[in-house]
Amino acid sequence: MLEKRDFYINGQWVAPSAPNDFAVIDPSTEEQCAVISLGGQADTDAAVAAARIAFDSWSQTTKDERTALLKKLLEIYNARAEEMAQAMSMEMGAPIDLARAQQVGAGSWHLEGFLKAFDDFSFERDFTATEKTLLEPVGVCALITPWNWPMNQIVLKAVPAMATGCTMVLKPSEIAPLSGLLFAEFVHDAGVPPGVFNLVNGDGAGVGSQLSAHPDVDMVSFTGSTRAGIAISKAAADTLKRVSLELGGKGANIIFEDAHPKAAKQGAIRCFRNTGQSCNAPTRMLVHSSRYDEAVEMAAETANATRVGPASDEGKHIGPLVSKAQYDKVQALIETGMSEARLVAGGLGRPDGLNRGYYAKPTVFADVTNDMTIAREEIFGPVLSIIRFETEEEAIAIANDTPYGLTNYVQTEDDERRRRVARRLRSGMVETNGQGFAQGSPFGGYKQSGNGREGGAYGLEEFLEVKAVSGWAAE
Ligand SMILES: NC(=O)c1ccc[n+]([C@@H]2O[C@H](COP(=O)([O-])OP(=O)(O)OC[C@H]3O[C@@H](n4cnc5c(N)ncnc54)[C@H](O)[C@@H]3O)[C@@H](O)[C@H]2O)c1
Repeated sequence: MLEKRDFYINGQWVAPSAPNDFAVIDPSTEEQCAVISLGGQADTDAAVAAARIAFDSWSQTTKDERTALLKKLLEIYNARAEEMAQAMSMEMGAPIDLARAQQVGAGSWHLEGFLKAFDDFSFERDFTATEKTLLEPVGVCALITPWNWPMNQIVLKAVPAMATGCTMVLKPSEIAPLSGLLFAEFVHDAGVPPGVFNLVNGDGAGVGSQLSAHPDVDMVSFTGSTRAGIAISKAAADTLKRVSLELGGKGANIIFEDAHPKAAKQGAIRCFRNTGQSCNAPTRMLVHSSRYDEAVEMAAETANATRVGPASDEGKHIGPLVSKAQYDKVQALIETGMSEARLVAGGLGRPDGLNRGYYAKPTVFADVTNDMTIAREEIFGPVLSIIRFETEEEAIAIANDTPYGLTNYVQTEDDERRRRVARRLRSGMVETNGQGFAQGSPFGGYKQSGNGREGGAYGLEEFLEVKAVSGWAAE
């Protein structure tokens, strides 16, 4: 079992101020795989103080100096990719091939994307012939991240914070903390100066709340549930710190009559990816009545053909849910779904042959209406809800009838309709016809899916203040 009790503060691994062990559970086996510590106020204060002291000099470093360190970080990240894949696979149950290609891959993809955007980024812009606009680092940032795409989230925050000259305290999810600890080693080995990057493990009620309310923290960048996003915003209000939020979602995938023949299959696969534990999962499949029966059948077949198994197995199966709490929540929502809608695949309990580990059955509900609990709540498991529609207007109305607004999906061969519908969907992202987003594309939500944008140039701007200076040049 791994012993990872120390925190990374001011360039050193330090013991917590008071012992407070926390077990990390491997969701594939339900066995403890590591022990970490949950920090307290003294640890939070020490990390924030280190970041505050380091800010003076780090914020004055040049773009070239910071670029060189980030390139070094990318080199180390790539060289130690396998260790990172193993850590994430064990802590949150991503099957090892998915962990290598997508969980680790997302980190390097975003790091490269930031380096490209940073190359073109100007921190001093001419406003008029005599007036300059300066973009300056916001200060000490608290980075609070979830367990579902651990490295994706950490890179999307720590890298732009470093690039823009901010200093930071990262609090990774206590449920999946091993990848964050490894990332801290990479940052250290890249030669990032002491105090620029600090890591304190802890839970939401402890270190999470302490960082959110801390008078010496200038900004909180948070990814996680809408519930925690609201709590953080309230805790941050007394000090009026900037709060950037990436929260939950309940994405609609609109399949029109002229969609690709395999659109329902692709949609179901996408919903089940990462065991449904993605904020941008297309969990509501809206299908035109002319394709409805075929889509229900195809989605059910896809669910039945989706293999579920341990994260350490190679292959394209899906892994367990991350924790007992998540398993219980998903089971309860499947039970609710069975009382509301028509179950066409999956259902309660573990898949056959698996009696230990937090495995859920890939599940499909048909005849769902948008007022049902399973259409409104973010389930965060491999559960798909299929809703019938007749007209384009109706599809748009259903898609937008949710408190969330992260990613929606449109499937149609009609170019005009694709653009028209994309414009009317109230979400930060609209993916059409399975076309993936480009590197550095802005990631973020409308409504209760948050207010931040991550990745590329938009992601750099999140960490900057804007200063207007008159008389920069003589008239
Ligand atoms: N929009 C996005 O970019 C995005 C990406 C990934 C995950 N998510 C969302 O994350 C959620 C799943 O992650 P989770 O279960 O880890 O979420 P969570 O909100 O429970 O926890 C996320 C992080 O916040 C911390 N936290 C919890 N309560 C807190 C509080 N009151 N104050 C400060 N910190 C607190 C946790 O310790 C953890 O580090 C889902 O709702 C998912 O949609 C969103």
